[in-house]
Amino acid sequence: MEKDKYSKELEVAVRVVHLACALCIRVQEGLVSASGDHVKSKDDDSPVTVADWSVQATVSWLLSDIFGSQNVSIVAEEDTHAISKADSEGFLAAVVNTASVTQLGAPLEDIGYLDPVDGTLGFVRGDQYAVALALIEDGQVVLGVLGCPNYPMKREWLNYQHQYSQTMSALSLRSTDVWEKGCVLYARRGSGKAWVQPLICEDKMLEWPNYARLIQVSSIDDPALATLCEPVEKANSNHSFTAGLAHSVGLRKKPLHVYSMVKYAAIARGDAEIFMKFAKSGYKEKIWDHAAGVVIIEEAGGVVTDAGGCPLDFSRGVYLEGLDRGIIACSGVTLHEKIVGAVYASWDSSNL
Ligand SMILES: Nc1ncnc2c1ncn2[C@@H]1O[C@H](COP(=O)(O)OS(=O)(=O)O)[C@@H](OP(=O)(O)O)[C@H]1O
Ligand SMILES: [Mg+2]
Repeated sequence: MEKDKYSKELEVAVRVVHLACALCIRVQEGLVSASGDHVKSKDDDSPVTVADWSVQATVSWLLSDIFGSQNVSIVAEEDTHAISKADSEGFLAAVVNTASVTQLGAPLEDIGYLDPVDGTLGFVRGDQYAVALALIEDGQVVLGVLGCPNYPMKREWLNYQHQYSQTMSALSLRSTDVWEKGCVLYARRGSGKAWVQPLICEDKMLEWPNYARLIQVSSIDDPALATLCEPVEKANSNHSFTAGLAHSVGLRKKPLHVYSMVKYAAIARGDAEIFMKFAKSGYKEKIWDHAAGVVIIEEAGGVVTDAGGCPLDFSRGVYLEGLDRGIIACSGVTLHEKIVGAVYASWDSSNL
């Protein structure tokens, strides 16, 4: 890809994700301290909140405003029709009406894909979640931006599984260090570089590309030293199958259960070495749940494939069509080959 191609788009996307994160932080603080009907259920019974729709609307509106609505198409996760029916008045309706979201069925070239709040379960539980924005050109993810508002630069935070907000408030952290808050990761395909920035603080403007640091995957290739992260919910990924794989390749550490694409961020930042997801047979992975994370890991030096070792196919619509069994992301080829080999060795006896 030519050197500066998409540099303007990347800058805008990063700024927009910073804003979206600021919005999510406000909503999450409200959710954690209050009860009420802020959380609704989607058709598949997974939760959706005002943050999902507001981020979707804000991102779509900002991108159309900057690039012109003819030049930008956004396919976003949430079905705005659902909320129009459910909440025909007030703020939510206003949010929906301002969104210029192209829903499923849009043309597939040069499209921005948005997961406004990935890991909504983590979000409503006061834990990890991500805002994910990716640009796909001719079936290739060319830009990826991942906002991780609860993932500060210190790796230890990943370990406070399920208790992020409780731990934060118990410690009553009032640090002025920007790196103590969350982060935004981003990468452009072919640059060989991936970056992290601290989340902008309340009243500060983002001086592009202030504070950005290069990130790289971990150099650990000994399974005994490697850390695996996987989805929290057993319904989303088969924990006993991944435990068997982990055992057979010689992983020793307890796996980290982390909500959302923060798992991709952890691999790209070098805080963990392996991410695996084996959804139930019949579940079709959606591209916005992976696109941004894949390009960021790859540009940071890692490998992401399906369980057969093939690259994920972003060219066939909103689903990762043809995905072989599951997703495996690793910091390097040595670990990756071992895991893919272990899948081949154990699949037939796994009853999956
Ligand atoms: N049944 C099933 N199997 C596999 N995956 C599913 C399933 N249902 C939903 N999803 C998608 O998984 C996204 C959440 O993935 P996570 O890795 O965050 O899972 S977990 O909450 O940590 O268990 C989640 O993303 P969000 O809806 O953005 O939260 C879904 O797109
Ligand atoms: Mg998602």
